[in-house]
Amino acid sequence: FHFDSSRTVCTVMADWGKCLDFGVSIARQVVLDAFEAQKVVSLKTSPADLVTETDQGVENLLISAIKEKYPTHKFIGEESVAAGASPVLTDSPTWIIDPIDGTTNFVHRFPFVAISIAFAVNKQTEFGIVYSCMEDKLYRAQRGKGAFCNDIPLRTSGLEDITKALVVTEIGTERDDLSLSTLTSNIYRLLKIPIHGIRAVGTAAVDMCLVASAGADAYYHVGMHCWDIAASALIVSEAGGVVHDISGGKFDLMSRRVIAASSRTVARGIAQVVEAFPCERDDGLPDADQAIGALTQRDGHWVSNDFLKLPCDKPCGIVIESV
Ligand SMILES: O=P([O-])([O-])O[C@@H]1[C@H](O)[C@H](O)[C@@H](O)[C@H](O)[C@H]1O
Ligand SMILES: [Mg+2]
Ligand SMILES: [Mg+2]
Repeated sequence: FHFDSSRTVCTVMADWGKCLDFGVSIARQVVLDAFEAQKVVSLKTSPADLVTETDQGVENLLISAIKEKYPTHKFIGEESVAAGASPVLTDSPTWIIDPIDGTTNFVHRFPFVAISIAFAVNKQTEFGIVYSCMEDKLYRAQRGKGAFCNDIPLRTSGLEDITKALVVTEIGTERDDLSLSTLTSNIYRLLKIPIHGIRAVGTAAVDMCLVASAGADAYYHVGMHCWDIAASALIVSEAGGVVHDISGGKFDLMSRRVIAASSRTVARGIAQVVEAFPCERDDGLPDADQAIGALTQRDGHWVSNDFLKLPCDKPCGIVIESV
């Protein structure tokens, strides 16, 4: 059974203007009101993976507003998943939500935070919005209908020559040796190409929108989640860019690996020098780079990737502290 995607999408699109006005404007106000305030911060999967009550509040607000209108639709929301919901993407109409992308920025009042909402049917993203709250920029795209920022059409830079590229990436939340050494050696190898520069804004969604709006020529990252980039991946491709797996292969929303670029040539240039560290997929399926029996070097020793997939022995629960 497949949903009649065009009918579902048409219905949702007809209401989308209202949803946007309602859900996003309230969510925006909640984020802006809380931005300057002192936050109660909890940790999730690592000491650098933060969450606040505002993340949870905005997600609840968006989900309950959408549920009222579409009670049968499914949700993959960052904070619902953190609370135990399953992040498996099915063919059902599904809203993929990151209530605050850039929570570390939000906690530190570094002024780049976004709300990211994508809508997928039959596992295909039909439309997406990224609202960059402090900049008051609303990026949006609908499949086959182009990408816009505050209603102005977007085009990537179209750059082909990687030596002239400004590349965006993220530091992410992993703090183990293998992830950190891969991250820093990737940056080293890119700078040695040489490229013009590397930036990290602190929100994957905005990073990708910068590629869509020609403020940057490429973005790559391993370790972000589907809710960070579902909307912005569509925004990049609708703005004329390309979106690939970190290896240069086909992009897979649930794989936690991405290159978004102004052109195929720039994407290929990045894929040739960057490496991925093992990263458990959002849907829990086996990672392409973690075939059974494969080995990875960690802390100077070769260990089985099966071992790497075991739950960590460090505390992964929620710890409350104030910032
Ligand atoms: O947690 P969050 O602030 O929604 O999302 C994070 C941001 O996108 C950050 O830029 C990226 O480096 C992390 O991997 C994401 O988890
Ligand atoms: Mg995020
Ligand atoms: Mg978030």
